[in-house]
Amino acid sequence: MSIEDAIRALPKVELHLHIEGSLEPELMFALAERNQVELPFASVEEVRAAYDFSDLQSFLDIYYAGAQVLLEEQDFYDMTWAYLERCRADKVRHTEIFFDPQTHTDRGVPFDTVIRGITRALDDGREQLGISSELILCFLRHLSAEAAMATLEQALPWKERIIGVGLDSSEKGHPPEKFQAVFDRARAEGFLTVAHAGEEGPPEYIEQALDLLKVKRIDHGVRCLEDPLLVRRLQKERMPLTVCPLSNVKLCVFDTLEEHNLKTLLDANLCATINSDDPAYFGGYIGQNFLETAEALKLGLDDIETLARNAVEASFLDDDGKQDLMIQIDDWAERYVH
Ligand SMILES: Nc1ncnc2[nH]cnc12
Ligand SMILES: [Zn+2]
Repeated sequence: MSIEDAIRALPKVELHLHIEGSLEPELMFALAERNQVELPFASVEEVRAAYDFSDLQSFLDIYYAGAQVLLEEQDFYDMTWAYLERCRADKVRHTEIFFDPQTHTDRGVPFDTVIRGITRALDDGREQLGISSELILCFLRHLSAEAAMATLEQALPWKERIIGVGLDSSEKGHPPEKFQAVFDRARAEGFLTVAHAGEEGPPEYIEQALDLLKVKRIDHGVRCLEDPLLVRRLQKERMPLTVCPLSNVKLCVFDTLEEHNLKTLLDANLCATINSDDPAYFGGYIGQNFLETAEALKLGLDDIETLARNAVEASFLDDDGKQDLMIQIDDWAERYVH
């Protein structure tokens, strides 16, 4: 049995997925037509050709443009359902999904429209596909802290459906400290916290996310290796890193997948996980991220098992949910590893 077979069969948990980043060009065009929205591209091929990014910002510009086709509750449903079908194909058992309400509310789409569409699909995914899920609201860090606070207020009636808040968009120049008060309030309201840090930004942003935002996970975090003291802290605290290898190469954080530091993170005993980030834009869902990374970094089955167990440990599942998944991984390991 090959490592490819083992990866395909692996029960997976995804912890870093922007639902707007799962919008495939085909669905983008279908929604543009349905909603009479004009896209700056003539065809699906032209869209794909534009996915040639030089850094995070060059991606975000196109990503926000693509999101403009999302107007009605059904649009958010269709996008989320399409992602869940990819999850089924990739044997994702549990997923914790980011959504960016400000990308939509700033265009006049009501917060409730966004979350109703997404949660209805997640409910159907649980019932019809057996995929459990959680929702994490991300604040756009290039916008003001006041705007983030207003978004948090809008989310309060939906508290039971949103497990946590996060921080995404343009990292450099927008340090976590900018959002300390918002995150204080979010935690007081019972939300867990995560933040993108150390993707393009420096290790100090990871420290700020830990110290000021009290995050439970660091999204990306790959630049932590530049600071040995920080690495020791992340090891000691078993702080999860939701790493996104294909994303990092597409956004030029690493020149090639062979140069990615995921294997170094694993060998340092850090709680690293593999995720897809924005799979419609970066060339692959979680399964493809595992397959390509395993090949490029010559990961062994022991590494794959560690990555799978790290993701369960890092998830926001309760103890029973975690135990259930660990048993599924035990069964997988018995067949493919031991
Ligand atoms: N990789 C990423 N980094 C920051 N913000 C994002 N929004 C969507 N994907 C992102
Ligand atoms: Zn991300």
